[in-house]
Amino acid sequence: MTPPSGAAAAVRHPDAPAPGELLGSHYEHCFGCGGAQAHGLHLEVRAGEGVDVTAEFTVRPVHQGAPGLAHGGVLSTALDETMGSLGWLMHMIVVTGHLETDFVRPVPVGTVLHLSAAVTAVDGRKVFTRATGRIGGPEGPVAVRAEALFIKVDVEHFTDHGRDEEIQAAMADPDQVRRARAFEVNP
Ligand SMILES: CCCCCCCCCCCCCC(=O)SCCNC(=O)CCNC(=O)[C@H](O)C(C)(C)COP(=O)(O)OP(=O)(O)OC[C@H]1O[C@@H](n2cnc3c(N)ncnc32)[C@H](O)[C@@H]1OP(=O)(O)O
Repeated sequence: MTPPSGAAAAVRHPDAPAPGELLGSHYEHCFGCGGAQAHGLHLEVRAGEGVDVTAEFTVRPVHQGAPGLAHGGVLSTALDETMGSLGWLMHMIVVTGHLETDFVRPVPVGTVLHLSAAVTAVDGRKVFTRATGRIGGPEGPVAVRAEALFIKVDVEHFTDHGRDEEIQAAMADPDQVRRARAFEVNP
């Protein structure tokens, strides 16, 4: 997960959401950020000053692994979604290629996980990212941390591979199409 020596610093797109602004869900049925997913994480991600974001995730009983504790895969998903949303600040659509998670402390049900993520480097289509999840407040102890490699893709990644009925529904939704195409109009 070490970026190559020729990798560049991430560049914030001039039309990126202002610092503090909510990014909004990229797809209402996304398990990470979609409002239409009853058991989803309902992450609300906020733009930072640079190519960085913050988010909060409240662990609910539907997210348990062991009794009273968050499932590790769910925590990885929260980190993944938070890091994936960094693409919006660069006007790139990215998907996860590789994700590594350290589980440092158990996370009880009812906890608010305070997430932060940033891009560490960009090398062509490869976007290197890092994230932490803290408990007890935004400055509390780290409970989970991750590094991930995201790969830039085009809208065709989804239209070529996604199940037809969901793709048709997404393409029929003008807001969804506008969001996806914004990245192609303003590359
Ligand atoms: C309607 C539209 C709505 C849009 C909504 C927005 C949705 C956002 C969703 C966000 C949801 C949240 C997030 C989610 O959950 S995203 C969902 C989970 N992720 C996926 O489903 C991705 C599945 N994988 C793929 O589709 C392909 O493998 C991709 C596209 C990733 C690359 O295949 P592609 O054929 O395109 O490219 P390439 O193979 O030439 O690779 C390119 C470079 O990358 C390097 N590399 C690749 N993989 C790895 C790896 N594992 N470790 C290390 N390196 C890796 C590779 O060596 C090469 O490097 P270099 O040789 O150039 O140096």
